[in-house]
Amino acid sequence: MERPLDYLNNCVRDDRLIGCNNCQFKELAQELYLELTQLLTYKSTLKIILAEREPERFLAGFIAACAANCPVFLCNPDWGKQEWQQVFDLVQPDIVWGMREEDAVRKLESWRFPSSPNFRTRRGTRGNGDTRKWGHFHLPNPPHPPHPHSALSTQLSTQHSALSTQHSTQHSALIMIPTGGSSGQIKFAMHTWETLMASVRGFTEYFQIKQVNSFCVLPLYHVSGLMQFMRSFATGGQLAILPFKTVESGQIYNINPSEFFISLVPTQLQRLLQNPQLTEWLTQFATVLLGGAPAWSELLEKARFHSIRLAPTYGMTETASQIATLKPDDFLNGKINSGQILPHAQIKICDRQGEGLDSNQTGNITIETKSLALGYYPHTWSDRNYFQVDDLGFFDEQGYLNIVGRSSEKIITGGENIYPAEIESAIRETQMIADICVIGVSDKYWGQALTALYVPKNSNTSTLEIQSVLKDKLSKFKIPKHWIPLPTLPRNSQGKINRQQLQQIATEFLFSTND
Ligand SMILES: O=C(O)CCC(=O)c1ccccc1C(=O)O
Repeated sequence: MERPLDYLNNCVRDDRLIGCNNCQFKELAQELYLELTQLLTYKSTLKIILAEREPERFLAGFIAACAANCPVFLCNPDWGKQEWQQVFDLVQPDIVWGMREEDAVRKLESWRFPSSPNFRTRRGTRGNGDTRKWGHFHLPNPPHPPHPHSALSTQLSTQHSALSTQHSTQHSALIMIPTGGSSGQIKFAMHTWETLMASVRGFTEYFQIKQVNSFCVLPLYHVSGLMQFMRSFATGGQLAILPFKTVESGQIYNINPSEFFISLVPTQLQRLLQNPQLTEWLTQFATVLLGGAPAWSELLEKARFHSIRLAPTYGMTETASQIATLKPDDFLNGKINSGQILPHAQIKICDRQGEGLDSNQTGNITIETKSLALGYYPHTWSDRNYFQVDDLGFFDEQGYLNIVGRSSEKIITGGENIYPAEIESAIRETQMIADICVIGVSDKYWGQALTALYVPKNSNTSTLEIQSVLKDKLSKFKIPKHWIPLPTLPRNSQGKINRQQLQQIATEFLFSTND
């Protein structure tokens, strides 16, 4: 039983979504599904933008779209004007779920949606006509007028009884997951129900569990949040959903954390570890998955000190989340790396010529996985057997994956290769900064000059002090030449840093101070 609506119809337990109205979720999913099948009689495909804030509406829309085989684009309701414009231009949706009709119309008109200057919105086909409540609209009008109401309702009721027998064919609905927001350009990795399910199966086999209960504090439109839903939904487990801010304020559900997984990005873990009660709460979880951005050793050591059952992961939107994970027992026993490869994936480490490397030799990471996306919308990759990523890493003798850094972030200074992660980690360990990013700025003498952009912990911390602490830890050429204090560093909601923006800030700063 691997089809979206089957799961929904056959789910006997009504407490699967904690903090959500389960009945409303089911009803809404079926209602939206019927609405889609109805509209599909007028148009062969319907592209759906899903930007719902409420988890049950988001998930209902997601399931309905998958069940009706409609391409669905997961979107962040908080994107700014530039991002929305880019997304509307790329997608040219038929349906938008989650934006209030008036807002969407106002936004689109004011941005002069180029592909459809005269577009109009239309009320949905819900019987009560109350689309604002559901926040959805269709564009443009279907080519034929809708059936008279009586005919429509008979058709709906026949379809309703056939819900679980319909769509016995393989599900190929495209699920578009956004990625790459940190440098401005949004891309959608094209997944299918099958690629996401391959990731779920890899996960359950790796952790040797039948049911996955997840506590989700990450956005559902992001792969890290969506996959928590998929793992729970597909295995009949429970899913608790709460915004991270609510958890941080100490309002948490009364669940038994020892039966749950929770996924966090490093900045979230850092914040929870600043609060003794929440740290204690976190120690009770069966597994705390950590991913989304590189973690630093000080943070990992702090988590280990508090006996948090951490599982650092390696994966990306394109692979439908983690493909390598360090198990909590290994983590607590002192290992710091990305662990073993999940059974649905394989990783090869190659040199620049593409030759495979032995253990302990660092090279480029190539991924082969059943959970690989088909491409970036609207293009498919010609060869899905290999996915070359920007990361460099090696396997140790035990076959555990170690990520060294990003190939494109490599800095060459005075002929030496440096990866920012190592320097950033050493600077964090001084405990004199609140945040740090190291980049290379072009320099006549060094080729690239190592530059630290940092948020001071105290206003009286001097960079000389930091540098003198670093002298005992790093070789001279690894100590940044330039130090630029900033009030905050540009990070996205996943904690990923916008290096491009920092590059610009650094260039302007160094130029203006004539350093
Ligand atoms: O960086 C990405 O895009 C994927 C990150 C991700 O999925 C994730 C993020 C935090 C915790 C767990 C996971 C995971 O792989 O399940």
